[in-house]
Amino acid sequence: MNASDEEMAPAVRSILDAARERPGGEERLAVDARSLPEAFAAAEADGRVPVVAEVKPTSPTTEGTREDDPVELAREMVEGGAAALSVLTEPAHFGGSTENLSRIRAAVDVPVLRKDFLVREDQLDAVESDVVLLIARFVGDDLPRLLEAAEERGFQALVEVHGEGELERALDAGATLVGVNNRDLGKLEVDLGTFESVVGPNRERVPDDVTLVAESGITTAADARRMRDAGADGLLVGSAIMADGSVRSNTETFTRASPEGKS
Ligand SMILES: O=P(O)(O)OC[C@@H](O)[C@@H](O)c1c[nH]c2ccccc12
Repeated sequence: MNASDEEMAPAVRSILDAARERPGGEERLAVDARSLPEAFAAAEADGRVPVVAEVKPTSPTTEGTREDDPVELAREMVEGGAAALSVLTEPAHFGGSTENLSRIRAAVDVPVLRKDFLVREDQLDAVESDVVLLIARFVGDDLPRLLEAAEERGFQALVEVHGEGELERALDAGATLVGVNNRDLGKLEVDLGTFESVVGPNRERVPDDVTLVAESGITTAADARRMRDAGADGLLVGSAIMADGSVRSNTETFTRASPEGKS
């Protein structure tokens, strides 16, 4: 399925190998999902930048592990104005778990994205969430089938893309939530110009009812404004929120990143 495996950073290849081995769920799930677009609209109406704050204890590109109780971190993110949460469930490389996700989803009322590397339909059934992630590069030609399988179960699916070709494939498959990852999974390098260059020339092609999320590498309020100016409906922020200090005030840096000139 993946002719491009050899172009990936070793860490990413190891993540993908582990993902292919990961078991699925026993039974087909039927979820009653909280709407991500509605949560974004509610944040906007309240004067907040729509932010998906990510509970990511560690990652291949961060040093150390944040040991705090994930449920406590999640609550602080919501207090900081996060419109939604993203929770890593990948155990080996990100310190996540499906239990973390279930506990967090029970403790908050915002939509929760399951951040994992799903490659097979039965893996959708491992745990309930509101949104699942489908990474265009990893699922390849299975994207339309997995998108349909996710929606049949009641999930919303965030389709992650990194280039114009993948954006086109996501839209052709009928994705209504599209994330543009500023981190190149080949090299693990971040470039905020990615969102601009993928979305910019294609603004006309993206239907109004598609929600665009800028993912990765957003570390300052200025970065947040830059992504909003480039057309991001929402921002997915992990490391900068999980960094040292108060997760609540780290989250506020982004939810309060109003356009220049306004307070
Ligand atoms: O920590 P950052 O740079 O703010 O990035 C968050 C998020 O975009 C990143 O964790 C991510 C984007 N796509 C993924 C796929 C799997 C795991 C993690 C990710």
